[in-house]
Amino acid sequence: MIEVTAGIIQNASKKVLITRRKAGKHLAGFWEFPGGKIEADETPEVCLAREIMEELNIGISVRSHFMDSTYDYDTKSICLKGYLADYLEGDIILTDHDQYKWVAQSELSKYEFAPADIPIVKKLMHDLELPRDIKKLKSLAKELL
Ligand SMILES: Nc1nc2c([nH]c(=O)n2[C@H]2C[C@H](O)[C@@H](COP(=O)(O)OP(=O)(O)OP(=O)(O)O)O2)c(=O)[nH]1
Ligand SMILES: [Mg+2]
Repeated sequence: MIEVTAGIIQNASKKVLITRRKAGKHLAGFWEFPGGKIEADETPEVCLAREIMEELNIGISVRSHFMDSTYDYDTKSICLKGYLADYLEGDIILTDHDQYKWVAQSELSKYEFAPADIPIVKKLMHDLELPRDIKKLKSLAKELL
């Protein structure tokens, strides 16, 4: 099982950074949360900050673990470790990707993500709906009282 970190990186306006894997790479053309393989003796947090600087030239601050998603591809199994992070500094320079986008969390489902990312995208969209559900419950409770 290959352990891979993936950053759900948010900017000041709460948009999330997604990147498209370039031609020649495994899963070329699919969108992903940028990151990469964890090296020996490296924590996921250190790995993610290193990968994001190497691949995108930007500084981030890793906030917290979001969720893991395991997936068996034909040639390998990966454990994708999703972490929430904040964008800090730098202009994006692409090396492993041919496109990047800052998107609202509610728009994530419009993009074709790598299969291992789908559960993470689903959870992000679901979490977004929670506050609305709570509002609905509150107004229902008021009606009943
Ligand atoms: N970084 C990243 N990789 C993902 C995601 N979803 C997904 O299936 N993968 C797969 C693609 C690769 O087969 C595997 C490793 O990711 P990677 O290619 O970014 O690894 P890396 O940066 O260390 O790159 P390399 O040295 O292998 O070229 O994980 C994702 O959201 N982010
Ligand atoms: Mg990578």
